[in-house]
Amino acid sequence: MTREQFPQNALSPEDRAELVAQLTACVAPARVLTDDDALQTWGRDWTRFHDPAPLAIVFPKAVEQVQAVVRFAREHTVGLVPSGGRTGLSAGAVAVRGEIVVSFDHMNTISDFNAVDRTVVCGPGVVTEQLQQFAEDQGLYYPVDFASSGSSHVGGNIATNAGGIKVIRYGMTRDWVAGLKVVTGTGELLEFNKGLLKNNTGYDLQQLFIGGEGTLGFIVEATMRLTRPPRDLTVLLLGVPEMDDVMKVLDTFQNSIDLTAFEFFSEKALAKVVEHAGVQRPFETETAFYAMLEFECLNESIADQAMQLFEQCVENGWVIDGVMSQNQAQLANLWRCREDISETISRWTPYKNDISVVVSKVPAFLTEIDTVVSREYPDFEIIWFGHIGDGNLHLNILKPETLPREEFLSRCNKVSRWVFEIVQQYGGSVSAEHGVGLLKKDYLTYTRSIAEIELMKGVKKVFDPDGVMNPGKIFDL
Ligand SMILES: O=C(O)CC[C@@H](O)C(=O)O
Ligand SMILES: [Zn+2]
Repeated sequence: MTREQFPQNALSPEDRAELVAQLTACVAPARVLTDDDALQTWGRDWTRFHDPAPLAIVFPKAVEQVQAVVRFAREHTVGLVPSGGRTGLSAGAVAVRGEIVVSFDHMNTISDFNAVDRTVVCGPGVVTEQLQQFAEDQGLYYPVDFASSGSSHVGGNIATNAGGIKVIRYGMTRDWVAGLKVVTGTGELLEFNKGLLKNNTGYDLQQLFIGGEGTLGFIVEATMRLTRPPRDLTVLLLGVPEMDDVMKVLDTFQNSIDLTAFEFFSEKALAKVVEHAGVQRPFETETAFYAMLEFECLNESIADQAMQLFEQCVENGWVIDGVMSQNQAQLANLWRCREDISETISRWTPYKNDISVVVSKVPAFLTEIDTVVSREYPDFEIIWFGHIGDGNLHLNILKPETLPREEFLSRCNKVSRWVFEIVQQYGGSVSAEHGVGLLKKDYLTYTRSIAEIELMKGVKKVFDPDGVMNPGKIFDL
């Protein structure tokens, strides 16, 4: 038995009860739950390939309580799993072996807005939409956005460096973090960067915690940047018969107009949201793929330019139909075609790949991967969509209803190796924005070298010498 294995689920019921009683006393007055419903709810994220088995769920309200939980975990050799909005897709917030789940649901206040610096301080449990709304109320904008922004937490977004649909213009969550307070695996509270725009004073430790998946420490406060809101956002949705041509459309528009989004999805993806989410088909013509662009339509001349570019794409045979939003309601409806895909297909327990390459390599990369998956999964439905303007593709394989979960998973895992060999050849990433968690850790070497992984393990030991912080995520020690 190694320290990393944290065998709390092997304890006798009496010993578990005793441990929970000690935990409750230690974190008081924070709430502690151990009923089965709570363990199942807070013990997992949106992934469905692991059975949650946490010891207990703790709801700290203050930094000192988070520190108390960490000290308790060290003393009793229990793992800790951080839990935000639980919308993760790589099992980064799943507790599978008797860990204590630390839920940030009660640390959700927004404070200290500074209009000059355009910064605001958030508890880790602030919901993304709450921050977006706060920014809007101040006449500003928080630009990191995705379908799960109504549930996901700022702390989780930072811990996974969440991306979403506006990365092409605004970057990832990392770009919006001005300062962080974290509790490390020793229980120490560290404060990074303090909102500074310029701070060249050695290693930028804050960056290690952004995308660190809670393996070095837990985020207990974040200072977030805001910006000016975009004006007159307009969406153009285009029917593109050939995948290769999607990138030609991107080139054509990007050279003339600053885009706030460039997304794509397949007809199979659209058909699902039309049938199951009640989304209206954008136009009659069905094409194998759709490109979705968004831009600020600040004046008539930008609108005219967009129309000219659209016609140019039609003349070149890349696009055969399209629609441009004329108002906010149409904009929102068109976005649903893209944003509703992930939730709609979740009923088929999809096996997810979230892969990326540099934008110039997307067409060749996509063709190679599609050849492999079409050959290997003749009996499975394959759904393509994603942030193609960032080189980030979401490849979802849907589980046939009657196929047992384990069998489906093992077939997908086998094919994943071939997919990831292609990712490696192209110098791509096996997880562009969803993180590694439990789901992708066996594939880390396709993107990160052995030397890098060893260095990451070394960094983990510095901040979390006993390995209590989100054990078994990203890599095993
Ligand atoms: O479900 C997926 O594979 C992707 C989810 C999310 O990253 C999206 O882009 O909609
Ligand atoms: Zn995505």
